[in-house]
Amino acid sequence: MNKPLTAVLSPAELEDALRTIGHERYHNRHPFHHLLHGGKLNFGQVQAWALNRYCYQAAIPRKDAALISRIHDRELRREWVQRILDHDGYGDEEGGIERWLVLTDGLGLSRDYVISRQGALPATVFAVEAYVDFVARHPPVVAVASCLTELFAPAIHKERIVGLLENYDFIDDKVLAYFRRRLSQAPRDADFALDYVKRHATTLAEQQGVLDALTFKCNVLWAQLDALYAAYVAPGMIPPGAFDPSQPPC
Ligand SMILES: O=C(O)c1cc(C(=O)O)c2c(n1)C(=O)C(=O)c1cc(C(=O)O)[nH]c1-2
Repeated sequence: MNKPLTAVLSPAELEDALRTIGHERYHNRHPFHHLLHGGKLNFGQVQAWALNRYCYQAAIPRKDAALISRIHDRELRREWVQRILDHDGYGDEEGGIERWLVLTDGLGLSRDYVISRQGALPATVFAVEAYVDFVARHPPVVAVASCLTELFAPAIHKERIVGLLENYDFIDDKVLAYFRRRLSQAPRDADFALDYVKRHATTLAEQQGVLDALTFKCNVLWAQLDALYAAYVAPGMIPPGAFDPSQPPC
């Protein structure tokens, strides 16, 4: 975790400290992402990434619902509920989870198999459920801060769109709709959350809590990629029951 704070930070100093954590720990630095974006993975490895990442997508609206259940401020709930709608969809808006399934469809994975999470790595499930649990157990300002990894997401989404399109003949623009949509949603969400955290984390304990929340969240993302790397790159240790590209279930 982070070094203990010794004095209360100004809002600008708090933002700097948060950005430093992201700079040092965000998963854009992970070797698995370098392989993915650089075109160094094969079809089965990209399938494994999309299949496991579905678990993260599916957990996001659940963690946002958990957060909303802790919020007494009606204005904040009104703002936050948009995130659930963005992922689950509403009316004619299909939502982010559906757009993610368009990606896994394009990679030849059956929807039932993806949604069942049966082929997910154990560590993926542990990591994403730890995120839901973290948000359910911490005070709202700390829970809000855990989404601040999104400050750094637009850059990685842009890199991913370009990298996947350029490097893999099995990827086309249609299956990347998820990331294109996030290019406008993530900055809106991250700016709101950053402003909220800067205004509401005013004590030493609250500021320590939000810094630790961002570190925790970077670890949630990093651990998922460590697990993918160990199972599908090296040493290639696929856990029992997890998706095996050499024996596709569908
Ligand atoms: O592709 C990525 O690297 C990435 C990272 C993150 C993130 O930083 O947590 C999110 C997303 N994508 C994303 O698409 C998304 O909807 C999202 C929601 C959240 C959150 O914590 O509420 N993070 C992320």
